[in-house]
Amino acid sequence: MPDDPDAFAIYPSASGRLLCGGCAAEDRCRLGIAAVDATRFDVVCPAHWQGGPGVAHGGWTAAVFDEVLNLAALSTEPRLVTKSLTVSYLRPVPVERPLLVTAQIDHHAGRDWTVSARMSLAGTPLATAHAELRTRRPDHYARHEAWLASHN
Ligand SMILES: CCCCC/C=C\C/C=C\C/C=C\C/C=C\CCCC(=O)SCCNC(=O)CCNC(=O)[C@H](O)C(C)(C)COP(=O)(O)OP(=O)(O)OC[C@H]1O[C@@H](n2cnc3c(N)ncnc32)[C@H](O)[C@@H]1OP(=O)(O)O
Repeated sequence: MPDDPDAFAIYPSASGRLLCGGCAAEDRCRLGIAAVDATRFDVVCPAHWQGGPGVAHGGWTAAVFDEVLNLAALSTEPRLVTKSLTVSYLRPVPVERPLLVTAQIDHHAGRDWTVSARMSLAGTPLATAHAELRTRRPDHYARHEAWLASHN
């Protein structure tokens, strides 16, 4: 554990990707997300995320939305957490098929952000999402660790 957990920052990986802690060592997004730009993402659901026959687990879809909704705001604000995430599952999402996810910032004031996204296959929407993001306080992770220590 670093001395100051809030010194945590994301740097591009060896191949220039912005990856979360769980994927940085492998230099690939294990959810199957490839950024086209800040608001467009080429996504393929890996077969091991299958929930039903040939279709994605809904948790995979929610995780993809969490990721892209944060990435959409990341170039403006690198210190975000997700406060709420709402997903509408419109149609089953097939695994191993090329999907397009688009994301946008709908509103930003102070520490509060609202963002939305859409996942589609060949132009047909499969799922949509809305999220509230919040800019972390400077001591967010230190505060968390102090709270956790008080519950040992
Ligand atoms: C798991 C973290 C992952 C982070 C990944 C980061 C980078 C990834 C890197 C690169 C990849 C590229 C793009 C990014 C892609 C994905 C990012 C994923 C984003 C996430 O998926 S991020 C994880 C899920 N999302 C959370 O994990 C938030 C948990 N939610 C809170 O953190 C607070 O809720 C908050 C900040 C929303 C509002 O908090 P606030 O302070 O603004 O508002 P308020 O004062 O009303 O607090 C309300 C009550 O929460 C207590 N509280 C607040 N902060 C605390 C803290 N730090 N420690 C202990 N308690 C805390 C207060 O004490 C009070 O409690 P009480 O009511 O009992 O007094």
